Amino acid sequence: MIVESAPAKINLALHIRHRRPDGYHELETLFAFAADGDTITVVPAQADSLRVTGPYAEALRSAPDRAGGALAEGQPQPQNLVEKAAQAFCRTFGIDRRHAITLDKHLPVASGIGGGSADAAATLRALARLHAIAPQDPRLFVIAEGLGADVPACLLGRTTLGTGKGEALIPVHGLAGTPMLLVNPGVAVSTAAVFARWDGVDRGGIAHDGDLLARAVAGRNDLQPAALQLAPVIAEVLTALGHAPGATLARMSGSGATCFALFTDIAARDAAAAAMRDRNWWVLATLVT
Ligand SMILES: C[C@](O)(CO)[C@H](O)COP(=O)(O)OP(=O)(O)OC[C@H]1O[C@@H](n2ccc(N)nc2=O)[C@H](O)[C@@H]1O
Ligand SMILES: Nc1ncnc2c1ncn2[C@@H]1O[C@H](COP(=O)(O)OP(=O)(O)OP(=O)(O)O)[C@@H](O)[C@H]1O
Repeated sequence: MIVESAPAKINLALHIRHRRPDGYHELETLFAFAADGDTITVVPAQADSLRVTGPYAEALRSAPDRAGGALAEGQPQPQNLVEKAAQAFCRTFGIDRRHAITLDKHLPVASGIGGGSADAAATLRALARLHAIAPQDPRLFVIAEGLGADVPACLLGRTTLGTGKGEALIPVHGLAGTPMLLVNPGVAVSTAAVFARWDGVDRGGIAHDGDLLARAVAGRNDLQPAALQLAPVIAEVLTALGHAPGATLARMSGSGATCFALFTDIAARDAAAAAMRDRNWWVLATLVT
């Protein structure tokens, strides 16, 4: 049995540069990862299967498809990214074996912290371990890129500067062990719908100089105004996190609606977490890895 963690992805900064002819957007982002998230378990089996457990299992079953389309009555359930990852892995490596996979779903669905991408990446890591494929095998990154823009970063699973559509990755140091709070107001936001509302203005790239915190603080999330149009409650989360004593940076992650704050110390983070839980928001008190 192989167990792999699928940690939440955070965009410390997310700068959108331009829309490409293929509909994707060129971006610059500082990816970081939390110490907590979903979990993938893989066991060799007679037949392929996927079991989803955990607090967000039901939300995942009724989620719209990844392109943002609503799930019509009677339409078959879109394939989970975990199954897509497993199929692509077996095809690429010529593996004619079956796997029973369990996804323990703790991250809210369509929330800007890359839950599906993290699950797909963890599936690839787990299958690579099971079938003795080196974790840095470039074919794993080719599969990851085909699954989604965030999947290569999640496969690497460490702090990076991402460019292109997010797949070109350069490791960055700093912020490991920093207390972090993730807060989601309970609204699912479609990534495609948020990108479609981006105003098209290139406000420049991410700062090259300074330590990681300074570079992140000097940055932005260019999708924040677009996400606020779809989910105005995000403004309340940002205000609450921004005013929390000890917060050094508060911002929305990815296409939202989850926002994060970094803290000077664990006590400050936990005090803020208690206040946010009182508002019935989803709250994860964690650390940057
Ligand atoms: C917003 C971020 O989470 C920031 O890390 C990512 O850019 C999104 O990554 P993701 O969810 O893995 O994205 P995908 O599943 O590949 O694409 C979902 C949709 O987001 C839009 N998309 C995504 C990435 C990108 N660089 N440009 C885009 O325009 C496209 O409309 C695409 O149809
Ligand atoms: N394992 C999975 N977990 C979550 N969503 C999945 C999964 N597999 C497929 N999906 C589909 O992907 C959509 C986006 O979900 P996800 O939670 O990855 O969004 P996100 O956190 O906004 O991602 P990102 O930050 O990469 O844009 C869901 O609506 C769902 O249809």
